[in-house]
Amino acid sequence: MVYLDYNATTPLAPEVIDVITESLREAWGNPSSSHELGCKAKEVISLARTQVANMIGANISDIIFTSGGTEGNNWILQMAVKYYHETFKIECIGDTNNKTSRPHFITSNIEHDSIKLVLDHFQSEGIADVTFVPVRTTTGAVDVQDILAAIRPSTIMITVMLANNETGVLQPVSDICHQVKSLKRNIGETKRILLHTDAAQAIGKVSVNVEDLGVDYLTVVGHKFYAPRIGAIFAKNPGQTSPIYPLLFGGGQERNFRPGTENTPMIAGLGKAAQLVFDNVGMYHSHMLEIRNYLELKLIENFQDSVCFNGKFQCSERLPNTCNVSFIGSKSIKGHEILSNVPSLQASVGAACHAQNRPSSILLAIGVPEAVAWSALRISVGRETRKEDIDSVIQDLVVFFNQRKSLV
Ligand SMILES: O=C(O)CC[SeH]
Repeated sequence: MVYLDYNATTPLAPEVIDVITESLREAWGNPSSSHELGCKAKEVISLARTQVANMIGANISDIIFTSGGTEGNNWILQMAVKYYHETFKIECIGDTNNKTSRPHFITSNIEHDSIKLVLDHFQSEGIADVTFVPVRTTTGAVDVQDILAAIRPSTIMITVMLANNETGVLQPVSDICHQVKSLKRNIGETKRILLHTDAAQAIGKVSVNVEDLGVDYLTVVGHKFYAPRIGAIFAKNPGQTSPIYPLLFGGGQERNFRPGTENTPMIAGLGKAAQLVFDNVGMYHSHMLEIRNYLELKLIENFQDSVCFNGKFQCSERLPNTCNVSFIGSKSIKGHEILSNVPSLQASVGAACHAQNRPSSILLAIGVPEAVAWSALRISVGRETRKEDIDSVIQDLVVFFNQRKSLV
């Protein structure tokens, strides 16, 4: 069996397991307790916060631990709604349907569901207006000018993922942020447009630096970079530069921003994984790029024009580990049928959290024809993937398709 679904989730790095185990044994005290065991737990958390901050070029105080990406994304979007109502009072005299009484969000049409469905909910509940800017089918990415053109007087947040989980295409988040920050806002318009990116798929594969990006918020998702299933948000100078409003209320942990007795061992694991990324992301990038490119070379060598790659654009950058490929040579073969018949290939047809028996909405969004999207596989390699693994999978795919040909 060859695991090639690292965009869905990654195993814990051995060093991460060791740190978690040690923390379970030695740092089980309540971090809020003032005795030795509590202090030990607090130290572990403090180190992890530093490691996560260093990984993304943030200040230690900008990092707030969460349960994962979904919580982080939901929280950040909710904060923008609250910030709007706290700071942008519109006199809607008598007209309760006045659009400017609601905040406006701008995002792409290829976001993860923990962004998309929250904004859908805001829209259907009348909480906010949303513009889903379609990505360009020539790049697989949103165009900065299209994002800027969608800005309204009531725009309160722009959120665009840093890299797409199915195509791997990197999005122009830095350009968006720097251009938005240079805009002059007028009277009757929101004074500030908050900027967020979901960095789930990018961290650990490419270099991620919050200052280079220019974001106010960023979502960190541990289980995409060999950490446990826990996460964090970056909020720039929370409560001062970036608004921060708690979603939860309780015992005061995380400076009251995100209360709840801390999950010390998982936080320790997140920190260690962040340290590994900080130390090695260049090496990880090079290795995954070599293996992914080898995979695509072997697919072409063995299947020629019976395969086509989705999300591979001359003018767009892709994550180094992601390959989205459609098998167009065989009549009406579906991606999930390939996976069912080639059990050695542990990959997916798209996001793990999406149904696997339908064409990917992401591929359709970037202009892939439905028939081609039906036969797509999302293959994502990892730090340990070797060329021998690729050779083994290619061989199994060749056997499957040869057998299928003989049956037709
Ligand atoms: O499989 C993916 O792309 C994300 C699942 Se959270």
